[in-house]
Amino acid sequence: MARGENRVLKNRNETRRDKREKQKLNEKKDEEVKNDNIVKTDDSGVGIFTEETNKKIEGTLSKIIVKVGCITLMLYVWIFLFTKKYYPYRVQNQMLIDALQDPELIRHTVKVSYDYQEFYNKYMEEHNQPQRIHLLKRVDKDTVPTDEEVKEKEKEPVYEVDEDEVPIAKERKSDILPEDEADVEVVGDMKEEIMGGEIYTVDEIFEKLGIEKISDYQTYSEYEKNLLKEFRLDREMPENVAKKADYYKQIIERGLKEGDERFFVKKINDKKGYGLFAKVDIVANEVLGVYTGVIQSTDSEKGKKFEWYYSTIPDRKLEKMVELRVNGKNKGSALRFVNHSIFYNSRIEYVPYNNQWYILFITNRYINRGEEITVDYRKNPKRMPEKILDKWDKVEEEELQKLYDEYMKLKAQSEQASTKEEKKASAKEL
Ligand SMILES: C[S@@+](CC[C@H](N)C(=O)[O-])C[C@H]1O[C@@H](n2cnc3c(N)ncnc32)[C@H](O)[C@@H]1O
Repeated sequence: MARGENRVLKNRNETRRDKREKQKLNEKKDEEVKNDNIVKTDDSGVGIFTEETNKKIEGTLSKIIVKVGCITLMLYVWIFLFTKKYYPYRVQNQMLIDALQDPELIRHTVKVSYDYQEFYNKYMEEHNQPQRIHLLKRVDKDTVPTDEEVKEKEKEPVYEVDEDEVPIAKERKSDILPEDEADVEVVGDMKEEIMGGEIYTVDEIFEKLGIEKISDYQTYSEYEKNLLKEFRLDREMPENVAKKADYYKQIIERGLKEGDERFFVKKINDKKGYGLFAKVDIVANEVLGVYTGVIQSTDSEKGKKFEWYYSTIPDRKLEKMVELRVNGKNKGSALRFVNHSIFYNSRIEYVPYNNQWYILFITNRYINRGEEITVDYRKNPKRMPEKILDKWDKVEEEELQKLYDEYMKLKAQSEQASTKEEKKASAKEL
């Protein structure tokens, strides 16, 4: 028994010792933790943190800084894009809308068209040609409204125009009221009425021929891209070109952004191929669009069919000047269908914008719906060899001569018929 009691006492003593040791160990650990986490005081009495706490705080601080940095950067990019890219479009579009409402500009446009009509008809008369332009049937240059009248008109709803109002070209589909729609969608009627033959909308013909519609120039390869990068247009720009750039800037942007419903494409004949025609009446000095395509350095002997001269720029690698052209054959705009004519009604202007040349097609006179849009390829000497142009002009002159002969024949027939009837009538009277 005594032996058993002793063992129990010994065990109890052991567990007590264990407990005390454990307690001591715990107290020691607590002390260590306190030392780590609680502010220590240095000699000067100023509170400092331990290294570990400092690290934790630094970590959270850098996270906050990174987040704030990212947000500021995103905000900056957004503000930059908005102010530099999107906002100017809005302002420029508004400027254009204002310009179209500007009575001075309208008066000028009407006058130019009217003068051109007089000049053209007189020229045709002098050369015994049957063609006449009957522009602006509803407008007389002397009856263009005065500023006061225009101001009065502005108070009225914009689309309630009467017959005598100055014709402002309706360019964007969104601007056309449903009741005017029938008047604008004329392709169907024209098929029988005026033109005959194959007629397509620009989208249809692009799909049929597998042409990609592009609203901006594309460079053919990295090589050309790099050439262009080095070349700054504004270094070379004379004052008059700079003024032109300023004037057309807004129109370039509008032209590139909006879908254009002013044209249709028609097959003329196998030799000439397709041509671009006006689907609506278009006023004089109106921008028809930009000749877009792929910019490439070209072998000047080949492939000029769909190319317009772009620029001649120095190539440091080749140590010579290289000629660049815009090729609209497989990628381009509706203007790739514009043919050459001696009686051209539009012109081409090279306008610098965004360090690129924009080849703008602009009307020279009022163009009636159904008329083919043509330019003078001769005005751009690098466009086509003179020999080919001479041949085309000869064909056109012959066609005109045929038309003129037919016209004279018909005229003679009707005159004969009327003299016969007159004779009959006078015989009856007798
Ligand atoms: C820019 S494309 C005009 C669209 C072209 N007619 C078509 O079918 O796609 C220029 C080419 O049209 C033809 N072309 C343009 N004007 C012409 C004319 N007056 N007489 C004959 N062919 C002409 C020539 O083949 C020329 O290379």
